[in-house]
Amino acid sequence: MTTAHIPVVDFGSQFQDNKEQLGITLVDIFRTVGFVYLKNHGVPEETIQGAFGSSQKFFELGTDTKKKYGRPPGTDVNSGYVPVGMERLNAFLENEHKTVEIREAYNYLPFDKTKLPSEVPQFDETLSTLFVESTRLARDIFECIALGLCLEKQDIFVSSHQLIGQRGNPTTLRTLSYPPIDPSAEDAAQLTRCGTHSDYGTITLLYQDEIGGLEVENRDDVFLPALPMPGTILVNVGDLLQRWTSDLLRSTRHRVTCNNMQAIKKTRQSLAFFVHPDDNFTVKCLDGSDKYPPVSAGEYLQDRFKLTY
Ligand SMILES: O=C(O)CCC(=O)C(=O)O
Ligand SMILES: [Fe+2]
Repeated sequence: MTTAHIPVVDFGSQFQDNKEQLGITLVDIFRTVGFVYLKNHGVPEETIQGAFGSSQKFFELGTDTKKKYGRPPGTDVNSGYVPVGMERLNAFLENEHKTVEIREAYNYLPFDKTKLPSEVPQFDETLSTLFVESTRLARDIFECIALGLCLEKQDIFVSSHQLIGQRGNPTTLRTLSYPPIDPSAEDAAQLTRCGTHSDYGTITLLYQDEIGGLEVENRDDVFLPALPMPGTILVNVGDLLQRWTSDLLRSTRHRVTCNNMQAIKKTRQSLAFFVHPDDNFTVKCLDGSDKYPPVSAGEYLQDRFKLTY
């Protein structure tokens, strides 16, 4: 198994020394592959492990306890616990319509203090620390991409994501847990961990544990493993950034499979930081074309959520 189809980029040293070249490299990768591993990203390992640790404590609580902190179905409020079977990322793919996604999640938005699990006292602090670090990295990535795209308005990405972490911006740190699956169970063939999809927002930062199972589609429509690589963060382009760049940058499809019989017997955890522009920002094609009509970032996301939940 190889992960060679997804390049690894040393973020830290280049961000200091040659931001422009780093931007050109990232844009080139986002145009072709859509995914990149970043090393020397500056997010402390203990911050990442802290968030994984308190997430694990949360997911180990009983279902009834977790449901006290549930994401209310059918509302605009995205924060809270999402039990197994509540969402379908692959709802519209013909050949996947019979699969069930065995995944639970907690959507963390730092300004909503109403659904914090009191059973895990360190939950808020550990997730909030990772949220802040991820925000810093996302802004640095945006600065580079704007340079790499030679945009006239160099601050457009940073200034359109000003409210990350506050009301008015839906950027979410989503902690995910994939419960073990018994490969010999009668319904095992109908189960998956995460159906084929692309992400909705501008970019996603993904922290994975060591279990594996993530697959990313290449240019020949073949899904290849995106193995966990210690010390790196996987970053990918979402649908809204693809639309904003008139399809120059690629929002690549991905999934988490049950193909590895050993891996699915174990719980898998990941942390996905889904970055979105401020709700009231209007996304217009950056090349001045009318390939896609202008859309309010907030309305765009609400429309996507309606299809998922
Ligand atoms: O768990 C993972 O590794 C990926 C999850 C994912 O792609 C998503 O939630 O959008
Ligand atoms: Fe995803």
